[in-house]
Order: sequence, then C-alpha cells, then structure tokens
Amino acid sequence: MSILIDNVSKNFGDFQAVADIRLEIQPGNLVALLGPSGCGKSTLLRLIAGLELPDSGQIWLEGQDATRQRLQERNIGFVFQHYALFKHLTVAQNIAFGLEVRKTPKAQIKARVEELLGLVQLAGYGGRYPAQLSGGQRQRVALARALVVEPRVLLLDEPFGALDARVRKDLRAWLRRLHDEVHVTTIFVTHDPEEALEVSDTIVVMNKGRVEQVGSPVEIYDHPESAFVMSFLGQVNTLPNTPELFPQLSEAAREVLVRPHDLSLSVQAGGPSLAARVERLMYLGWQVQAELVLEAGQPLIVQLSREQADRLQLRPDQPVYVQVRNPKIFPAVATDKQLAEAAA
Ligand SMILES: Nc1ncnc2c1ncn2[C@@H]1O[C@H](COP(=O)(O)OP(=O)(O)OP(=O)(O)O)[C@@H](O)[C@H]1O
Repeated sequence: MSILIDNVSKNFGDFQAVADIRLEIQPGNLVALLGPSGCGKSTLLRLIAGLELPDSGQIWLEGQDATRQRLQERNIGFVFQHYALFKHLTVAQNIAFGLEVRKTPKAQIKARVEELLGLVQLAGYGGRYPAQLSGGQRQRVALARALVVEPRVLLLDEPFGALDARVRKDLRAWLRRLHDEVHVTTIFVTHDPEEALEVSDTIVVMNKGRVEQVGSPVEIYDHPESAFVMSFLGQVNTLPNTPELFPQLSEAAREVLVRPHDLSLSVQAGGPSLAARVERLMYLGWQVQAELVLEAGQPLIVQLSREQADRLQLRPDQPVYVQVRNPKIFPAVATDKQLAEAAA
C-alpha cells in the first residue's frame, strides 16, 4: 500500500515533535525511520497508525484520506519494542487472536496459524506459553500476530531494541528475508544506523521533528546531503579547511568531513597531504584504528586494514602523511549563538 504523509505536524504542548513532514512511501517498500532519540520517529509511526491525531496535514493510505480513521479501520499491523504478548495464552492462541476477534471459522484459523508459525520459523512451538520462549522468539510471535490478519502496512517500533546484540543481528537478517517473502509495506523505527543500512530499501533520516534526507542505504551513505546525516551514519573526521588540500574552498564558511576509511597514510611526504603524528594504535580484529594528531593539534581517526598497517610498520609517535579521499564539503553549521545573533 502506498502511504503519503502530507505536511503533517504534531505538537505536545509547546513542543513540536513532528514539524511539517512530507513523505511518500511506495507499496512493498521496507522503510527505516532513523534518527537520534527524541527526533519524532515514534510519533510519526503512531500518526501513521492512527494512535495519534495530527495537528495539521493529512495521512493518505492507498490514495484515501485516512487522517480521521481509527487504528482498527486502517488495517495496520503494529509491533512494539516490548513484546506485548498475552501471557496466559499459548503461542498459537496469541497468533490466532486477531482472527478470533473477526470470527473467522476455526479450521481457517488453524491453517493460518500453522502457516504463520512456519513463516516465523517457530513450527512446533504453538503449544508453548510466552514465558517459555526467548526474547527473539517472542518478537517473532509478535510479528506473526501482527501479520495474521494480512495487514496492508506493518509498523515496527524498535522491534529488536530490547534484545542483545547477537540476537538483534540474527533478527535483522530474518526480517529482511521475511519481507522478501511477504512484501507487505513495512516501516520500522530505529536509532541504529547499522540496522537501517542492513535491512531497509529506503532510509528516512530524521532530526528534530524534520526529515533530513530520504534515499537508499547507498545513496544516504555515499551522498549525505548534510553534515548531520553524514555524522549520524558513521564515524567522521572534521578536517582543517586548508588551501593546500582544498583550494576550491572559500574561506571558513565551509565544513570538510571525511570518513576514517577514506584516509590513507604514508610515511614519506609526497602529493597533497596533511602532516600528522601517530598517537595510538588499536587492533580491532581485521582492521586497525590509528588515532593521529595533526600539526595544529587536531585529532584524526584513520581506519586501515591489518595488511596496510603492517606494511607501514606504524608505531606511536611516528610522523605520517595523510591523504584524503572523498571529502564532503558542507556549509558550516551555524552555532546556536550565531543564530541568536542573526535573529537579534
Ligand atoms: N504523549 C506525549 N506527550 C508529550 N511529549 C511527547 C509525547 N510523546 C512524545 N513526546 C515528545 O516528543 C518528542 C519526540 O518523541 P518520539 O517518541 O517521537 O521520539 P523518538 O525519535 O521516537 O525517540 P526515541 O528513539 O527516544 O523513542 C520527544 O521529545 C518526546 O518527549
């Protein structure tokens, strides 16, 4: 189902949680709403579900204005961070719940529950109670319960947030495969960039109630439109705005950011480079993270493969030269003080 969020705003008292968002979601897409805590992701999801009413704007589901429809009328499946399974019902009864409410014939319910148990890889677990399952298994039951009624949209609010790192990673891969099988338009909230990059077709990066950028994982990672998006998606270094390296830049009104894996090192000067000194080396399995200090005292982080680091025979205090690939240049972010002065 296509979804159009048409200039939607939502305030809580004086606070604007969602600020005039316009966003179109294509049918069958798996979309991540990604952003820092408090940026309005859950509020936007709840607005789509019909759990909150917008102060202004409309929500269109499949070309129909659904703004005033209640959750039950929207045919949406919702899964929260904390699995809200019924403790006194078995797994099968939990999954069947939505169909029981709709008075679906018993035989049909039984067949559908079996189908869903297979889909979430819990065949044979129908007779267990939630307390007899692991956290990851409970979240899969919650997904089966949401899917049983064939919703047109699946909304997931940090569905794996309460689970440990390893289980999260398994469930991400599982969600991707599940989506490839059922193709239901799915929107999930996460504050974890790695999760968004790994699972989704489209990432919507949010900041302070607004959408910063929408694009595929590759577009967002390779072509961030703002310093915020670039910094939120992974580690970055801020480079000095030096004319030798960046002759095209005018004065100080620019910010130059670069990812640690887009810096390379040599032990001899040559070509455009920045002089630095190795401060610390950290061996992180297959890669090495080198912490450097530039001549002006600014810190810089460089990621190298083990092989590169061994070839350079790096050691603390060694002078090195840094070459820069793929620098991203953004207008300098005005500080709050500068904004206040401009407004005065
Ligand atoms: N019912 C409410 N009443 C008052 N303020 C609210 C309410 N719901 C959310 N907010 C505020 O709106 C802002 C956005 O909240 P929201 O839960 O959408 O953020 P989020 O991006 O999902 O954050 P998190 O990742 O921490 O859950 C927050 O500052 C929050 O305190």
